[in-house]
Amino acid sequence: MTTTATGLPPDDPEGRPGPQQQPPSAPRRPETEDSPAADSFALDELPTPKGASRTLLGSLLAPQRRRVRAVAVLLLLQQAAVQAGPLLVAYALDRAVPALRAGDHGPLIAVAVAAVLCAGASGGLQFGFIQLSARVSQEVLLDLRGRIFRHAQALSLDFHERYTSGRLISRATTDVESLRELLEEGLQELVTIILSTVYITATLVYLDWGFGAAALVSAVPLALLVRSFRHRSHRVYSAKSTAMAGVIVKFTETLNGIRPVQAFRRERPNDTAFARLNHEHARINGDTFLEMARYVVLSRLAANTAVAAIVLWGAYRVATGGLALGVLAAGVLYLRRLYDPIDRLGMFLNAYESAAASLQKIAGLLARRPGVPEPGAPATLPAVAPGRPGREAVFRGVRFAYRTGGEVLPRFDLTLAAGTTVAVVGATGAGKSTLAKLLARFYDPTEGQVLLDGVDLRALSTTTLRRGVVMVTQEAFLFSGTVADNIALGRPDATREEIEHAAKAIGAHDFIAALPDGYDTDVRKRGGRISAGQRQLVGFARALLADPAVLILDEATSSLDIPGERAVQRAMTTVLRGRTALVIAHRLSTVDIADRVLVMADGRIVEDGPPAHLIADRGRFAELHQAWRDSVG
Ligand SMILES: Nc1ncnc2c1ncn2[C@@H]1O[C@H](COP(=O)(O)OP(=O)(O)OP(=O)(O)O)[C@@H](O)[C@H]1O
Repeated sequence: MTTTATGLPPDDPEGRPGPQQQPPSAPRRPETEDSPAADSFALDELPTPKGASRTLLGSLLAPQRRRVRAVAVLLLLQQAAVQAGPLLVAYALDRAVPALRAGDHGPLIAVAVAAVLCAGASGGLQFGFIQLSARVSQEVLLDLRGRIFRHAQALSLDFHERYTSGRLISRATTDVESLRELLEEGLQELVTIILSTVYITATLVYLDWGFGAAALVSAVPLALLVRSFRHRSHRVYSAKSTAMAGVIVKFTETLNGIRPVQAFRRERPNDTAFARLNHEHARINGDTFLEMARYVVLSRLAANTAVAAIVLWGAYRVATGGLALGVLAAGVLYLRRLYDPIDRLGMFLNAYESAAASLQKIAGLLARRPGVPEPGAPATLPAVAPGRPGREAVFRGVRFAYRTGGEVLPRFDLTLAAGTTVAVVGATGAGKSTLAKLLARFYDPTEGQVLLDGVDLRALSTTTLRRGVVMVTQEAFLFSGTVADNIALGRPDATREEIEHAAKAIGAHDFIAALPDGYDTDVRKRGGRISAGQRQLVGFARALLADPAVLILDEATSSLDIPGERAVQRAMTTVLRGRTALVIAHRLSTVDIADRVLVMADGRIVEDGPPAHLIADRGRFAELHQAWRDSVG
């Protein structure tokens, strides 16, 4: 059983104006699954504000500014050392060799020493560069993953139900990974390519104006090729990121639901569906290679043609005495180096487009604003008078519609007096959980207010709200860790005595003490397995320890054996005592201990009163009560 402290700020996607800013006369148009925004979830293309990727990257790199500058300087120097090679060859051929012929060894020795120094410097600088750039990229990725995790926790249930955990995992893993590739390998490539191109072109111009100009002209077709490649690969990489997310979504969905999957023999259909997604991913991956191959072939063709033409022209000039042989040799070496990085440029562009597509998806996710935002200036709750149990909760003129459906709760008013236990009953889909979720502020009402002791829930800080209202939901979820950790979730600063005290009050102490390591038993390890009823008791102990003024309880529907049922019943009576409680009741015994019962049908409260009165009135509740009695025998 999960005790969920409320006040976690769920999101409101698409930057929709909050309900509080909407005029009451303009109810929000409910969004259907066919609407464009719903499609954006299905297509994994959340709307991303213009320039959001760049802003995100800027904000990630900003704290690393100094290191980024140092990385740039190291690269600059390293490139200078690398590119000095051909210049030394030209010097050796045109100066050192003639000097040697004349009996002067000096220039040749100088060339040899310079070559050794350049090689050493280049290696050392490369080492420093790799170390520093790896540190920058690790810091950036650490920050980004943390941001994704924190943001995902802050977004609403509504968002998570539509986006799914699979896509979030994909964002935090494969998409972050593609950014890592860009930062660690791609950027080094780019800077090296740019620097070497600048160095080489400048050296060519210095060696011979004609060579320089020819190299510049030959860059035009290459630039056009690069442009077209970028355009095409951007499309392919965006599709690849979506396809990868699709694979992960199917994977997590199946494994999260492994029990129904095996119970209903869904393995085969799942295999088929997974194979289709897997193939789709493989096909798109193939497209990325195809784009790369197309680029490499065309760019090499263009480069080789240019080199051949320039060499022919240079040879003619040497023959006619217009150019020194050493200059031609150095020129050809430089030209080869100029075109060499073209393949590497393709790889960089691949890494860049892959990272850009991923970054855009991450930026789209981070751009979602929490729909249940923290107030700018939080209000405080009035102090509880001594002896007064719980707080009063009021729904004032509340209406509610989920984003993906019609109106679920038509306008209503409801007051839950402090210290009373109110049971909510009704057919499935009547709106009981929705009512509870509004009180827990998982969602804000479309219209109207939910007040706690007269203060709008929207005005309360997360901490205050969490302390004030706690919801214990049906699903029996225990987090990894010990039993004690799981109970202390309701109040992390609780001492071991307080934890045990809560467990004893709930009647959970005996079974916990009987576990292999007692309160220190890891719930995920062998021997730590505990039954459904015991999980509920842990959930109650959690709530009791949190001691909220208002407790919302979604009673588990799963039936327990009679002793288990009694134990849960006793625990519930303990945890409800002395606070305001809203219980979604599925059991007769729960309704019997309630001070008041609300009967819901189609989102409306159709009967409201003490259970005895409702039975006497012979309405819906009386029928339901009779049916329960009959079933209990
Ligand atoms: N996240 C959601 N998005 C859209 N519609 C929803 C969502 N959750 C519930 N609904 C719809 O709201 C209506 C009320 O649902 P709710 O869960 O409040 O009913 P309930 O009375 O608690 O049912 P149950 O007893 O089966 O839990 C239903 O028609 C349901 O389809």
